[in-house]
Amino acid sequence: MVVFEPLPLITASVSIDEHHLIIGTHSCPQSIKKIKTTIAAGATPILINPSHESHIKEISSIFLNESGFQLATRGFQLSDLTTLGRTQVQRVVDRVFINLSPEETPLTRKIYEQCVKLRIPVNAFQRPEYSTFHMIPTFTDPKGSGLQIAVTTNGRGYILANRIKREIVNKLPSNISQVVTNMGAIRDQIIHEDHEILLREKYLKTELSRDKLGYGLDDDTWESHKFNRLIKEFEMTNAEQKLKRTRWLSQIMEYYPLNQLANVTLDQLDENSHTPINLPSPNNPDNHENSQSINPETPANTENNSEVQLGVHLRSKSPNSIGKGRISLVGSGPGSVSMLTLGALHEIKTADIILADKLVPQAVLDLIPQGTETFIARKFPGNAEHAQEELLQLGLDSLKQGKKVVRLKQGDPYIFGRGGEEYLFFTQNGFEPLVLPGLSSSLASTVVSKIPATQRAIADQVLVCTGTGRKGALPVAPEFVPTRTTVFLMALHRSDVLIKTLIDAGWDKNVPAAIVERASCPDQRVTRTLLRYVPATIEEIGSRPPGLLVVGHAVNALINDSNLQFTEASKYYIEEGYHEFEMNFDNLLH
Ligand SMILES: O=C(O)CCc1c2[nH]c(c1CC(=O)O)Cc1[nH]c(c(CC(=O)O)c1CCC(=O)O)Cc1[nH]c(c(CC(=O)O)c1CCC(=O)O)Cc1[nH]c(c(CCC(=O)O)c1CC(=O)O)C2
Ligand SMILES: C[S@@+](CC[C@H](N)C(=O)[O-])C[C@H]1O[C@@H](n2cnc3c(N)ncnc32)[C@H](O)[C@@H]1O
Repeated sequence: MVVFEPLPLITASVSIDEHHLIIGTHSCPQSIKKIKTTIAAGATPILINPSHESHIKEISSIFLNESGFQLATRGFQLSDLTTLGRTQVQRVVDRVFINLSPEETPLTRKIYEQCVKLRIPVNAFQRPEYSTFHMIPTFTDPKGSGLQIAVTTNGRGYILANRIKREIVNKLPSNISQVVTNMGAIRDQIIHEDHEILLREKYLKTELSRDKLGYGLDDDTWESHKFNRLIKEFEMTNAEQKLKRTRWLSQIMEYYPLNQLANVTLDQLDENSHTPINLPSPNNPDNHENSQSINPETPANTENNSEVQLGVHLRSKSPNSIGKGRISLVGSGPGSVSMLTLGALHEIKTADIILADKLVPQAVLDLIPQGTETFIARKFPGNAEHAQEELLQLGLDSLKQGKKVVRLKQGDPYIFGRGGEEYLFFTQNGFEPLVLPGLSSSLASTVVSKIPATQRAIADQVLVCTGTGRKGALPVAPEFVPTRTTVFLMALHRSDVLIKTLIDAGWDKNVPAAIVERASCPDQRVTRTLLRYVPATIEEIGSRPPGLLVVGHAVNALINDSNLQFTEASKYYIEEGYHEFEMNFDNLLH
C-alpha cells in the first residue's frame, strides 16, 4: 500500500525589494548566509536581536557598506512583523528567518504561530516544525549567468541533497555559464525584434514592455510540447514567419549538444543565413573561454567533441580518403551508444565530414573524433525542405572535394528518414551511397519500454506508420486490428488530430497506448495511458522529443500493475529513465 506523501511545492520566488527579517544569530554563519542570500535576491535583510556582541561586530564588518542591510541590536517584538515591512504591503514583512537557541524555543514557537496567522513565510533554522518553507541546497553559477540548481529530498537529509546537487552540477559541461548567458541573450533579442512587431500587429495577447522583457507570446512557442507544432513551410502567415526564430531557438535548445549552445549567434538562425555557425568544440584553442571549468576543482572540459556547426559548411580538415569522395547513409539507432552497429561506429570514426540529424543525441555525437566537422540539420518546423537542400548540397560539395561523407541519421535511414531520397540524390550525382541499417526507434522503443511488439495470443502483427505526412498531411488512418501493435512516428506534436481521426475510423478508444520519448537514452520517459487520453496526457506532461506513440494490447502485456487502471482523474502512468551497463569500448573487440 503506497502511503501518499505530500511533496513541497518548489518555486523560484521573485523577492526584489522585499523586506526579510532575520531574528537572532544563534548560528552566526547561518545568519550571514541568510543575509547574503537575501541581498542576492534583491531583497532588504533586516537583522534583529543578534545573539552576541561578537556577532554584531562580525556581521557589521561584512555588510557595513551594503546599502539595503539594516541591523537592530535590540530585542525582538512581535510588532516587528507588522512594522518593519514595506509601505506598499502595510509594513508587514515579506519573509522571516528565525535563528534562535533551543532555550528560546517558546519565542520561536510564538513567532512561527504569528507568522502563520499573518501568512508570512517563516523558516526556523534546524526547526522544521516551526517552518513553512525550507532553504534547499542550491548551486548558483559563480559567473553570474543566472543559472541556479536546487535539490530537495523532502526531509531525507540536507547532506544527501547537497551531494546530489554536486553530482548534477559536475555533470554539466564546463562552459554551461556561456551556454546560459548566450541562449538568454539571443532569446531576449528575438523577443525584442520579433515579438514586438507582432505586438504592434496585435497578434499577441499580452503586453510586451521592453524593460520587463515579458515574453508576451502565446506559450505555444516556448512550451516544448508545442514547439514542434506543424508549420506549413510554404504557407506561413506573417505572424508565423515572425515567430520562426523563436521556434528554431526552442528546437536548438532542446536538440543540440548542450555545450555547443555557447556559440550560437542570432544571425545564424535565419534560414537564408550563409554565415556558418561555427560552434568550435570547447577544446578548440580559439575558444579558450569555454575550457574554464564551472567549478575550480573540476578539470577543464575534456569532452572529446568535434567541431559542430549548424547549417552551412565552414572548413574541413584534410580528407581521410584520397581521390573520389565516398558517402554512407548510416543509421545511428535510437540513441544509446550500445545500440550503434559496429559499421556505424566505423563510419563515425573515419569520416571527414558528418551530416547529422538533429535527433541524433549527444552520446552518439560525442563519439565523433575531435576535428571531424559535424553539421546538424536545421530541420525545424517550417524549414525542413530548406534544411534538406542545404544538407544535400553540402554533402555533394564535400564529395566533389574527395571527402568521405557520413550522413548520420536517427534510427534506420529507410524508416521515415528520407534515406531513399538521399540515396537517389547522391546516386544521380555520381556518388552511390553505402547504406548501413540502424536499429529503428519504431521497434527499439517497444523493447526498452517493456512492450513485446508481438506476443502470442495478444499481437500477431506490427505496423509502423507516420503521424505526419508530406508537407504535414495527415496520413490515411490505418484500420484498427485488435491483434496489431501500431507504432506512430512523428505523431506527438499533432496527437489530438491523429487520435480523433483514428477513433472516428473505428479504433477502440480504450486500447492501451504508450508515449515513448527519448527511448534508450538516460532521460527516457514511458507514459502508459489509453488511446482516448493521449492528447490530454501530452498537454499535461509536456514533451521530451523525440517521441513516438505505441498503440495496442501488447502495450501492457508484460506489466500487471494496479497503476494501469486509468480514469478521467488518473489518465496516465509514467516510468522515467533507462539504465544499461557501463560501456567500455577498449576491450570490446579483442
Ligand atoms: O512529433 C513531434 O513532436 C515532431 C515530429 C517530427 C516531425 N519532423 C521531425 C520530427 C521529429 C522531431 O522533430 O522530434 C523531424 C524529421 N522529419 C523527417 C526527418 C528525417 C530527415 O528529414 O532526414 C526528421 C529528422 C530530421 C533531423 O533530425 O534533422 C522526415 C520526414 N518529415 C516528414 C515526413 C513525412 C513525409 O514527408 O512524407 C518524413 C519522412 C519522409 C520519409 O518517408 O522518408 C514530414 C513532417 N514530419 C513532421 C512535420 C512537421 C514539421 C516538422 O516538425 O518538420 C512534417 C512536415 C514537413 O516536414 O513538411 C514532424
Ligand atoms: C523522421 S522520423 C525518423 C525515424 C528514424 N529513422 C528511426 O528509424 O527511428 C523521427 C521520429 O522518430 C521517432 N524517434 C526517433 N528517435 C526516437 C527515440 N529515441 N525515442 C522515441 N522516438 C524516437 C519520433 O517519433 C520522431 O518523431
